[in-house]
Amino acid sequence: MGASQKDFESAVNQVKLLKKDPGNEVKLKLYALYKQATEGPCNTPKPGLFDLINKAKWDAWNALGDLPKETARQNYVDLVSGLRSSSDSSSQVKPEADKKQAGYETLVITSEDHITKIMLNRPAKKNALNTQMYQEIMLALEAASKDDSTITVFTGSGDYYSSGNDLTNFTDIPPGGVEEKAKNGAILLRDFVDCFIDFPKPLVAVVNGPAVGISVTVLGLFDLVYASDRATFHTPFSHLGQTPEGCSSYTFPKIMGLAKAVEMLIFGKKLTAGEAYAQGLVTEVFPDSTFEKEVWTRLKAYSKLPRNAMRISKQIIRNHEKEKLHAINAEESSILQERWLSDECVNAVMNFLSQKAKL
Ligand SMILES: CCCCC/C=C/CC(=O)SCCNC(=O)CCNC(=O)[C@H](O)C(C)(C)COP(=O)(O)OP(=O)(O)OC[C@H]1O[C@@H](n2cnc3c(N)ncnc32)[C@H](O)[C@@H]1OP(=O)(O)O
Repeated sequence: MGASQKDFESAVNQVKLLKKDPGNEVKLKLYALYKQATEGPCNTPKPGLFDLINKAKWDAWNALGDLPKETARQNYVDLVSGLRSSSDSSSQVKPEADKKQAGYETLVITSEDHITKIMLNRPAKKNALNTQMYQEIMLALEAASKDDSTITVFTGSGDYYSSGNDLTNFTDIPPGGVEEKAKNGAILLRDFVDCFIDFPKPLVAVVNGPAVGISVTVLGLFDLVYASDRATFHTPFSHLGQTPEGCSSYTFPKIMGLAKAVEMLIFGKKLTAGEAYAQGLVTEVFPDSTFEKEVWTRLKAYSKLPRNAMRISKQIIRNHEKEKLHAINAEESSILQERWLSDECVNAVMNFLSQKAKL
């Protein structure tokens, strides 16, 4: 016997109580099954190209064709039941409460041994940077610049360092339309990268796994980059109809030479940790089995060095290029503002959102 109307209504209520966000793909499935179960086959007009969210919803509903209402109702109930069991075994990192700084949802920030550690904490989304995470990182950098730590460290929770910009950032269109969205995105990007350019203390990346897009490009603004041998470095900008950011159009050719920078930034060549080390983007590579232990032992020793000497040395090394970097950041952000409105970019993002096409 199929699910009753009461089972269906109860499942609808349970969705609102899920502890873990099931992700866009599942949310689309739930939406489609709900519509099919309550209204039958999709017979509304197809939304326009730029109405990304409604178009994705419409596609999901329409894909169910003539599926009977009763089957859709049963499939909805089964899907929710599966989600409830996996939601109960959610595995986000929850470090000891006494060391953790409160007030951040997408980051876990701890301060210990004169080190402020900023951990990207959306492991279920491979630590993709959503708008909230960009904003929280800016706040965290501002706080770390003033706290009593000597060095600041970025790392990722789970198997990825970060999968780069969260592609669903492109779907939340404000009343001013896609132009306003692109303008706001360019302002956010510029402010975000400015925080890295201006950060006054030694900045360290502990790259625990694959890194993509903007999480790779800003590495050119870090002072040390330690990588697990599991890490990879990928900037697939052309594949996404986009162009370099994070000052990489300047820092990468400077770090690795024009030929290698072009291979990464234009042709999207993915580097292994060993290759990134050979090209000067990475300071040192460690075997994954001993990565955490070796890196943190090293960083704890560095963090005991005199605070002011380290800060002033960083200024001497970096300050003469700051103005140039700010200008490059402004230019890259403004070029991206236009790119985000291009068919090439819109199609690449829609392709990811609708089919979850992988890099
Ligand atoms: C203010 C705006 C500034 C903008 C600055 C511009 C920056 C440019 C860039 O950063 S370009 C890089 C953009 N990133 C990508 O294109 C990566 C897209 N993701 C993938 O290709 C794959 O997810 C993967 C290769 C990173 C990992 O594949 P895998 O099979 O191991 O895992 P899943 O695909 O199942 O991922 C698990 C869930 O995480 C979601 N997810 C992963 N990355 C992103 C992302 N970048 N944006 C949005 N969502 C992402 C993925 O969709 C899965 O979600 P689900 O569980 O709900 O299905």
